[in-house]
Amino acid sequence: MASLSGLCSSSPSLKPKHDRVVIPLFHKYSLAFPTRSNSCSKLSVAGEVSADLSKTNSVGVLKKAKQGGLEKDPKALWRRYVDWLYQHKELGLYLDVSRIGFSDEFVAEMEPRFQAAFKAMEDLEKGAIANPDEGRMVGHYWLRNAKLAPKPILQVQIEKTLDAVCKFADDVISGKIKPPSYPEGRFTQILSVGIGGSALGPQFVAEALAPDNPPLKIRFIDNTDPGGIDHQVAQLGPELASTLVIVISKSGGTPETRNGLLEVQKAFREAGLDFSKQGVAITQENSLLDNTARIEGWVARFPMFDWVGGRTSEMSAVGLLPAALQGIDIREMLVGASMMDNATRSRVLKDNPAALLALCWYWACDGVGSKDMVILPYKDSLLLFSRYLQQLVMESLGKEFDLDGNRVNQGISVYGNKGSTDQHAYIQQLREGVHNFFVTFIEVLRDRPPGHDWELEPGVTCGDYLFGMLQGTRSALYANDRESVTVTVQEVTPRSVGALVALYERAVGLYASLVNINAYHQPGVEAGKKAAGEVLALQKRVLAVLNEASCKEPVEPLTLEEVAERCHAPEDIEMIYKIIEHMAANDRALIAEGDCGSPNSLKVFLGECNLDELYA
Ligand SMILES: O=P(O)(O)OC[C@H]1O[C@](O)(CO)[C@@H](O)[C@@H]1O
Repeated sequence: MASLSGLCSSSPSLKPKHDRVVIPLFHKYSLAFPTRSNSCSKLSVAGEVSADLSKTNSVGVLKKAKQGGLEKDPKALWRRYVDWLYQHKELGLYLDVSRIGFSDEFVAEMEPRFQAAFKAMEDLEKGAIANPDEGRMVGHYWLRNAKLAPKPILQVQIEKTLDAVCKFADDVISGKIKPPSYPEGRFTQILSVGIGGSALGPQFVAEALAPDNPPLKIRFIDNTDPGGIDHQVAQLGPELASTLVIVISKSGGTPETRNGLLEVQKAFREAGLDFSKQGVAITQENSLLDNTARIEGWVARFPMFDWVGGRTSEMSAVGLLPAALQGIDIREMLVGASMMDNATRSRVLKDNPAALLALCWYWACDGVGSKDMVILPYKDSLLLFSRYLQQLVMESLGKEFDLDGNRVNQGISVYGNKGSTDQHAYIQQLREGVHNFFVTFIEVLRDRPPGHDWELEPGVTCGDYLFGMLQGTRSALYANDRESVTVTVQEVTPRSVGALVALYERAVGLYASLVNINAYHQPGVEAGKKAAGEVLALQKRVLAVLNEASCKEPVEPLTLEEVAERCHAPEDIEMIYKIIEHMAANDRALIAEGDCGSPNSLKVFLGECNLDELYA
């Protein structure tokens, strides 16, 4: 028998009661990840879909025009730049689509589809059931202009919540609401517990807009990773006593968020603190989280509305409360979003920046997601914009079926960090390697607050370099037929950030109409959640089976096959192996003998038998 020891014998609680040689289960064991082969399947799916879509004129035009290549004549390109440049005067926002090669013919062909998309968007804003699967309205646009809400009660709810958020934030910042163990002090930290749409917006906005010395600093627990949670709690140290914990979950039942809450509550208990005096919930009324917070008497509860999806919730209490507590002007964020909403209601394609973006996406991705969207903000504070957009775009557009039930496997992949940092990482491939992307540059004109700039060499500032890097990369990519869009804002302010969020929310909604999918559900995510629940249920059965065998005298070590048989799950033997591997690596009183490279040679039992459990 090969010697395996280590993992299983390392913890005192794992001490085998039997005199055996225990060997490390996973010695020389390395996890092999499957190589990425989905590019092939994506190609075939794209092939199928474009074959299907090519029956319509727009895609035929798209294919024909693409064969002609991109405009390279500088004068013609300048004309194209000027002709297509979109400007929102009040917001100081520009959108340049000249480096996407769509033709006038293609635009004309797309026009009827855009008119249909504008109509669908109008219906949605008027309160149509825009998410048919879930029978819900989709009302994130009402959050920044409550008067648009289709029922007066909704308007009242929106305004009441906004006032409550502002008042609560003022009271916390001023010290009127204070942590119980610091009666003279005030809250200094926020610990935000939430995942997906209940984290990404607040994370993006904190990074983009929080002042250097915010009234409350923010940290996030956005996973069920014990190491990550421990790290956040450890970093808070004694300031846990002055930490406001905001638990955010629309459904109020997301396992990762629940686990984060339980872990934080344990840390509070261990520190002798009363969690309820420092906890705040943002969730739907009567959810599990809402009921827990009400029964335990948490400091405050704020509603999430049924008609706001997680990934479009930044302008609800989800995004606004953490932002306000950091001293960010949330009413300005709402103004920026509302101004952008007005602009993106235009039915004239050239005057509607969201429609222009959707047009570019359609062109660049052949209407089937054949290219990835690389988001490159040239501004450190916008680093998390790509991560935020990743959920907004991919959870909205990544769908198996269209609204007519045809299998389409739609979506656009999104990634990116920031320039010019990424220039020293993967831009090499973008310039010369596989041509499977288009870029969105986000340009911020103002480098520093007025009066702070200086020339680090004659006539040139640090910000000029950043500008030069952006322009240089854009030109170099274009010269090699790599298309790009550029969004320009004057500064990163609450107003411009609100506008960017609104711009992309609308672009995603319009694009979804163009490709005929429901942007407002996420059925694929449910499959993973269900499967995770099944794994944990199987783990409990494995433990029960091992416990029974380990309570025998003498103890009965079991092969993986025997464990699987006794769990009545022979088809799950690989998962049982993975469960045992994970438990063995985590001091779970599990003893294994055999050769880790030959799973069939393994024999497993528990180091301690639990009679109570056996007879329960
Ligand atoms: O806010 P909740 O209900 O905890 O959900 C978190 C996230 O989980 C998802 O439902 C996907 O799993 C997202 O759409 C959502 O933003």
